[in-house]
Amino acid sequence: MTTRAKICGLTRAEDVRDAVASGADALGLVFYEPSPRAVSVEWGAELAAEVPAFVTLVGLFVNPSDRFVRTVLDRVPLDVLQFHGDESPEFCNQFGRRWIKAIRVREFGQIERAFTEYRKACGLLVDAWDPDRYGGTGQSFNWQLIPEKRPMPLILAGGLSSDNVFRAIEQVQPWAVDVSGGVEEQKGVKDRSKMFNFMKEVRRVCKTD
Ligand SMILES: O=C(O)c1ccccc1N[C@@H]1O[C@H](COP(=O)(O)O)[C@@H](O)[C@H]1O
Repeated sequence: MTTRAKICGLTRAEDVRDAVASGADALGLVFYEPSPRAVSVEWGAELAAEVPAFVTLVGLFVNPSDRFVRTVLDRVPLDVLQFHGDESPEFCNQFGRRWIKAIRVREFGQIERAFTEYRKACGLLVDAWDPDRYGGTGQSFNWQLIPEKRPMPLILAGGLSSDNVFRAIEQVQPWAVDVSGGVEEQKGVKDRSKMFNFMKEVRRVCKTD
């Protein structure tokens, strides 16, 4: 089966173009001020203008106000919202837009519970737990915590790079993978060859299936 891939945390127009050229299915813009990858609403609109047809644009939020999400949606043509904080299902569901819920995994049973709680999501993203940060930590987690039975698409994130994504896909068999830090030369600045190598590895698994 083809595994989709999202490259997240893009902040420069050239990185958006390189991510598209690498074959990424989806691109992520971070609308979360404390992140080194955060973009303003205005800049997000500029970057969105670089995204061609059939590439999904995702907006990442962490505990935003509903007003902020609406402000972004007025200006930036996001296809999917990614909620990476402690948002309730009701909060995520109010924008008339498809959405992904991200959870930070640290114990057995957590993912199963999230499948039930966030059943209206179009995907569940599983990331590493960190006591101080909501995500984008570059850390991976114990993939054994991921159940085989999944009622919705599962997106694997957390510390992925071209070094481990082949193994990750083979072991977890996710619907999609999501990467940020593993394809950067420094925080917020993507590295063209790392993005290409990452996508090459993702496609390599698909060929061996
Ligand atoms: O990228 C960030 O700075 C960020 C901040 C807050 C929440 C999530 C964030 N990024 C997302 O985290 C995962 C894993 O990232 P990494 O590959 O381990 O660096 C991914 O979904 C990012 O989009």
